[in-house]
Amino acid sequence: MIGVCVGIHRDSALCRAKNLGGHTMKMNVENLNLFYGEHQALFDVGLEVPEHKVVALIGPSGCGKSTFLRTLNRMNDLIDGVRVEGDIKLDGEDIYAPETDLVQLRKRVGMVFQRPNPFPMSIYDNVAYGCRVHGFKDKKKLDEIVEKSLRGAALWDEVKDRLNASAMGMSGGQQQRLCIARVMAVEPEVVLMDEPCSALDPISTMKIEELVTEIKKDFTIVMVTHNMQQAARVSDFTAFFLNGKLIEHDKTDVIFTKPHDKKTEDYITGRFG
Ligand SMILES: Nc1ncnc2c1ncn2[C@@H]1O[C@H](COP(=O)(O)OP(=O)(O)OP(=O)(O)O)[C@@H](O)[C@H]1O
Repeated sequence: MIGVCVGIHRDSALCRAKNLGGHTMKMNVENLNLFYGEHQALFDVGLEVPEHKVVALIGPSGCGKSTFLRTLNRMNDLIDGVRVEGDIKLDGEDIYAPETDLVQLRKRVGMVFQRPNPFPMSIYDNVAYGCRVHGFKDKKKLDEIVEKSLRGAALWDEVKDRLNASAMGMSGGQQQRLCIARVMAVEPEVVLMDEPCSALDPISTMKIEELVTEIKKDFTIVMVTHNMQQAARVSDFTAFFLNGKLIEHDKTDVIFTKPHDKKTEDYITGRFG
């Protein structure tokens, strides 16, 4: 459990992860086991997350995708009775080290949930929220951040004339893009997405998929999806989970055209799940 260096320092050259197979690894997970009380939900999972790529997590319901995703910014810590064993590194640093600052970690590794969860406040305040929490007060700078984030989330043109209107009056698809803008505003390095399109119509889904493809130049993305076509369309790498185990992890085209494991093939061809 000992990282390359202590604490979470964003730009430390010493802490940069190794460049493996032509990709710089943003996160490295090794020998990860997770228990909800007596129930083991993840078994010896090892996965590398390359920088500026999209990694899709697929697998049947209950196989541990969301549980795994939540280990990457320690969201499981909020659940009573959870025990985590193993190594998870961000830029080579152990995020489970006792001295890890969780607020700082979750700023660096942001999360977008299944259902859009805007705060009951204005569109502007939703996007500015995280910056204010982190002590940002300069109004002019905040205006710039809000505009940049809304543009980045492909929402600016739709909302620029009603920034002070309540976010609760937006469509579901707009709310989800707002939640993405809210995460982007604090400039995370990794964005975790837990089935971000499952509550959306096909057009909103397409917009989120385009957005994911666009923003990966700035962020590293790990996304849970039940939608196989979506994984094939937006991800560079795909990880297939079954019964809490990572069965296979490879380039997305390999997983979908010539998987190594029969269980992966059975799942992606719809034989189970
Ligand atoms: N808060 C919790 N407390 C206890 N057990 C949990 C909790 N969350 C998940 N589990 C259990 O852990 C296992 C993995 O669940 P998880 O939600 O991670 O799977 P999933 O692949 O994301 O499923 P889905 O696709 O249906 O969302 C399941 O057996 C589930 O019942």
